[in-house]
Amino acid sequence: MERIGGFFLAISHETELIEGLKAALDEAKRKKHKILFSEVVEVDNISPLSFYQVGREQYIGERFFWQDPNKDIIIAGLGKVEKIQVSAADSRFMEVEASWTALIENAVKTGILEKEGTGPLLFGGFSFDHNKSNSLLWDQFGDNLFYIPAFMLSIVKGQAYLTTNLICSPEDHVQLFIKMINERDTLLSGSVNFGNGHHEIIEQREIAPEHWKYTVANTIEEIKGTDLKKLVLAREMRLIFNHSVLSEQVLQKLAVEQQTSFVFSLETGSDCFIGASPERLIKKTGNEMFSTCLAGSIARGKTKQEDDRLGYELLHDQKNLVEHQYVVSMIGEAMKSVCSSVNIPKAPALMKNRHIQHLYTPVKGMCNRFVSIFEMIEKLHPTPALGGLPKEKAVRRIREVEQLERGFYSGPIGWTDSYGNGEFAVAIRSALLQGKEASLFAGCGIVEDSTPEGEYNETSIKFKPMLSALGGNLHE
Ligand SMILES: C=C(O[C@H]1C=CC=C(C(=O)O)[C@@H]1O)C(=O)O
Ligand SMILES: [Mg+2]
Repeated sequence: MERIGGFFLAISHETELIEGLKAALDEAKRKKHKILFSEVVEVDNISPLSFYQVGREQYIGERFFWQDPNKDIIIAGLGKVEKIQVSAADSRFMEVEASWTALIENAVKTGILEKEGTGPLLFGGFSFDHNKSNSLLWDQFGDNLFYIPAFMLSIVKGQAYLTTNLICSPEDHVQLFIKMINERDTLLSGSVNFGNGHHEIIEQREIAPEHWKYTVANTIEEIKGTDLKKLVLAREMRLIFNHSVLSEQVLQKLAVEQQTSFVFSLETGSDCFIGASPERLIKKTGNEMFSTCLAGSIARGKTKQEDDRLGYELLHDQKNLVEHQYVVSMIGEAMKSVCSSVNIPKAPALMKNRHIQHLYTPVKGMCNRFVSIFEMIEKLHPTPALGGLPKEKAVRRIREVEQLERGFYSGPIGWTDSYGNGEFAVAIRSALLQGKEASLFAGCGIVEDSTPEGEYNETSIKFKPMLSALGGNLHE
């Protein structure tokens, strides 16, 4: 057991906090609508995972976690002062942005300002395909789901910040402050206990692997005979446990084992979507933008020699190079449409993750005008690393032939702050946790030279990050 402590620093800012809150209440009364109030203070460095864990009792079902591979920004959010979930399916990216903009336009901010990843922040994601009818499996998520947390710990380049958010309505009173401080105090005096009651797997089952291979074989024929060039097909694995899985335990394992990936979780109700994705969709800081082309895969070797040989093989393999190049062309075009300069290396490099290596091309651009992160998501999603080529046809074929419900798997997941910075990853190497059950997802890019057996083996490797974090059998 460890005391979370260190937070009482925040209390010395109480006067400033009350002033800010009064300003927000006045504003709400004047404007006759709700106002978002947000305070940011520096705090002693503590572990965001401890913060997340301490919030279990009070905020389970309303927590999120984010860590980028560089550990430049780590965010843990607890509770929600506002949920954004829009119903206009075909314009969902722009609708989410509109709701977010309306909320932050009039926000009253106090304490530290303009710090990336702090203050009012929207965290959440979109499903892969808004046109696929939602199954029971994903009904808690819908086709988009975002939170503005009540309390948030951000570690930005090594410094910790605590953000406290509150929605003030015209009829609210400054008493609101007392409630908020009480909640924060309860939280900050909580004890960290990651729990010993570790879940164990009692059943591990691949869903319809033979049917999946059959679909891959048909898709290869379709690619050979039509204008379809590439199609990403996913499959599912189901796990059943003896106890409910605690998302903080899984996050902790992912953070240790998947150092080169984005580690994330998003809870809603009794469900948690969780994963460790090596693939960035888009990052925006100021007017710089970054995207990642990640497609083409091979196993890691057991020895350094074998690993180097496999890496060399991947870098020179025609099938994987073609699979990769489709992604580079598409992301390159999307970035060029809004950037004054775009930098794309001529040839892919290797990205080595714990269980797999990929062909990797980072893309960097300078925006030539104000472009929002949501506009970029709309342009990019789904890239041919998740959908296929041509884009619309690929999404339609996936909807028709894939047996599973992707839900948030392979969709954009991430955050944006009120200053226009943000980052979204593609939610692969992920699982949906539902009490004593979990659904894992893994897909791969089918091209003309694919084979059903080869792609089946590739997806088996892609299950490993989540399987390992959940204590599954890796068949090694
Ligand atoms: C769709 C997935 O991976 C994509 C990302 C990297 C490499 C891929 C590949 O080589 O097929 C996939 O396009 C997944 O992990 O579920
Ligand atoms: Mg592949």
